[in-house]
Amino acid sequence: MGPAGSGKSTYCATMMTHCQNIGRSVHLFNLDPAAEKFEYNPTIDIRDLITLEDVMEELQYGPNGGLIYCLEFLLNNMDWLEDELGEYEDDYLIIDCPGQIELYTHFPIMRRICECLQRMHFRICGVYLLESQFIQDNSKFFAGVMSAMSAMVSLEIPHINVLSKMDLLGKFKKRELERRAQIIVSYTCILS
Ligand SMILES: Nc1nc2c(ncn2[C@@H]2O[C@H](COP(=O)(O)OP(=O)(O)OP(=O)(O)O)[C@@H](O)[C@H]2O)c(=O)[nH]1
Repeated sequence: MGPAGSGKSTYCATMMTHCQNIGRSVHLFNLDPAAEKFEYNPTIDIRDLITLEDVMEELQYGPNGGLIYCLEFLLNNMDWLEDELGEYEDDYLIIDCPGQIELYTHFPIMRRICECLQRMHFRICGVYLLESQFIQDNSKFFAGVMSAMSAMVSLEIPHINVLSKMDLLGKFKKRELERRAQIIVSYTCILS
């Protein structure tokens, strides 16, 4: 999870490579009906069920309303997902989620998808990506921390925050960020 462009697909691809290197049986599940390309082809893909492009064209929805429609459509067709997941119930799944933050913080959609997966006996862990460059600015730092916490509280699953794009920071900025990261950890611990 994480805002648009925070590095979710890159993180998923890196984790796929890592898991394959250490011999884990792992698959990519694309949950973004608007996704265009992937480094690894997804084994399970919501676009096989519904695409944002079709919804926008046929129902005249905008991109945000269209995305909500697609995920609600998935929730109403969970037997499709159950069939798709059937073969992989003993494997690791990495789920690449859409970047619209309101899906985690405002609407119960992602929570309901998590609950469905839990009913299928999957054990879920949320990974929330925050772009390290964004949180150097005070207001963006608090906005990022709050959105990560909001996702954690609303999904009620084990939650890990990851700062992405650290390679773009210089030495001084990295040190400053470490100090701020401590604050994120403290807030997260207080709330959990
Ligand atoms: N330098 C650097 N660039 C990165 C890193 N992770 C991702 N990027 C770049 O950031 C851009 C966005 O990365 P994505 O992985 O597509 O981000 P995303 O969160 O999946 O984006 P959406 O699907 O649009 O929400 C791409 O150009 C990546 O190459 C990183 O760790 N370092």
